[in-house]
Amino acid sequence: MEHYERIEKIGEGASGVVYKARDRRTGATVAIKRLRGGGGDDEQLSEDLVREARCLEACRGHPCLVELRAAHRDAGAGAGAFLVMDYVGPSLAQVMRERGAGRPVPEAEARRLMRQLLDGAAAMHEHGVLHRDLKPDNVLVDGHGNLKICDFGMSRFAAATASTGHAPYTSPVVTLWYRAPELLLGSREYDAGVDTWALGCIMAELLSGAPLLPGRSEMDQLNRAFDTVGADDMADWPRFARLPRAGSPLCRKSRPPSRLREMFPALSTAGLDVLSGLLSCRPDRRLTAADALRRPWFTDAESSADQPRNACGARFSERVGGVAADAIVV
Ligand SMILES: Nc1ncnc2c1ncn2[C@@H]1O[C@H](COP(=O)(O)OP(=O)(O)OP(=O)(O)O)[C@@H](O)[C@H]1O
Repeated sequence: MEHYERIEKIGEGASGVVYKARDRRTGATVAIKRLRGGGGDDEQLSEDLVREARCLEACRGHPCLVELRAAHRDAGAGAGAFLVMDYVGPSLAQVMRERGAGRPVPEAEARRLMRQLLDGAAAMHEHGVLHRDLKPDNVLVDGHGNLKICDFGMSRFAAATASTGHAPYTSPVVTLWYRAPELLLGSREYDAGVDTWALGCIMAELLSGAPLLPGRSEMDQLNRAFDTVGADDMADWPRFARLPRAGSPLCRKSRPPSRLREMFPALSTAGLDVLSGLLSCRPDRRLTAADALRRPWFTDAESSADQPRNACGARFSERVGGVAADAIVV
């Protein structure tokens, strides 16, 4: 890590501390994430590093996903595990906080941002990567106002088994407010739909300026989700009966149909079509990221307003140029 000069700490979360740094060899500004490792367990630390780095590596080169430059594992006492990434800018959560709580993003801007998030998600999913922690804190905003998905600390490659079509995955995953109904019901056989539900929550948050479903507990979260998007069809989902919490009284309570139209009265029909599609309770009816991008909201839009920005003068943050990436060393 001697190639990097630390500038300042820019973030800290469950999996590590993130620093802004300068690559002494190139002058480029980078973000270095030092992984914490589970309870000082060295093997776990290596596993965490390899998993996050492999998922990032599989997604390299996409403009809407944070770019990995290198991964380092130091040996010996006090050894650390580090991911070196392009420095992007503040998180979407930070930017929205600075705009002021409850201040909605205009629909055309929300569409531009959602196009980028869905494009990044579609690429991840095409590479077999499930992010499993999409939320505004894990989306970065560059100096042109373009978005990049970051923090692959919870991500993993989707694995299929011949018998079920799904491997049993870890649960719980995804931060509570962005967690899909099937996860709240205890599913361990989920798929990329957990990411697209989270993107639906982010879309709603952009359009209203506030989190859509700020639950206080798993059951409160599920209740809010059912009350907001309706739950009528969930029990008909073929996998429903196998869900560990299928017997919960919350699943038997009768619910009004989706309230999304009422909550977003100014949203165009095409916008509501995408929002409702991403927030379908039944995972098999939920839009995939790639399908969402084919809906009229995106295809009929005046595309000039939606193009990634590459000129200066955008509203968010500073911009740092990138240079060619290092080799990955894990
Ligand atoms: N490439 C980057 N460029 C700029 N800032 C970054 C970058 N990567 C991470 N950050 C900042 O550091 C914060 C924490 O990073 P990250 O989410 O990867 O860590 P974490 O420990 O997994 O966090 P959490 O537990 O909150 O999910 C981000 O929210 C962001 O503000």
